[in-house]
Amino acid sequence: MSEVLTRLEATIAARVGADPASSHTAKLLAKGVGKCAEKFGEEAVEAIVAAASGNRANLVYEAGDVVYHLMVMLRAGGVGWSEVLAELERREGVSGVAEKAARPKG
Ligand SMILES: N=c1c2ncn([C@@H]3O[C@H](COP(=O)(O)OP(=O)(O)OP(=O)(O)O)[C@@H](O)[C@H]3O)c2ncn1[C@@H]1O[C@H](COP(=O)(O)O)[C@@H](O)[C@H]1O
Repeated sequence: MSEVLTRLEATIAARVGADPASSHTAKLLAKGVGKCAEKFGEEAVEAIVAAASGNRANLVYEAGDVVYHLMVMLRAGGVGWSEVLAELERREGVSGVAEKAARPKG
C-alpha cells in the first residue's frame, strides 16, 4: 500500500514546474501552498459528506481525492512523505492522551 504513496509522491515531485495545461498537479503546485491547502480542505469536506451520508462508494472515491490532495499540499509545504511516516512511527505505542501533549504549538 505504501508503495502507491511513494510512487504518487515521486509523480507529484516530477510535476514541479511542468505545464499546468497538461497536469492537474502542476496547476495546483503553481498556485502555491495556500491554494493547495484550500483544495485539500474542499476534498476533506466532500469526504465528510460521503461518510456522514453513509455512501460507502463515494467515501472510497473521496478518500482517494483527500490523500492525493494531502500529498500535493505536503509537497507545496516542503514536507516529505517520509517525514509523515516517521511521525506516525514515533507515535506507535504512545497513548493518544500522551500524544496530545507532544503536539507542536501554534
Ligand atoms: N490521484 C490523483 C488525483 N485525484 C484527483 N485528482 C484530480 O483532482 C481534481 C479534483 O476535482 P476538482 O473538480 O476539485 O478540480 P478542478 O475542477 O479540476 O480544479 P479547480 O479549477 O476547481 O481547482 C480533478 O481534476 C481530479 O482529476 C487527481 N489528479 C492526479 N492524481 C494523481 O497524480 C498523477 C499525475 O496527474 P497530473 O498531474 O494531472 O498529470 C495521476 O496519474 C494520479 O496518480
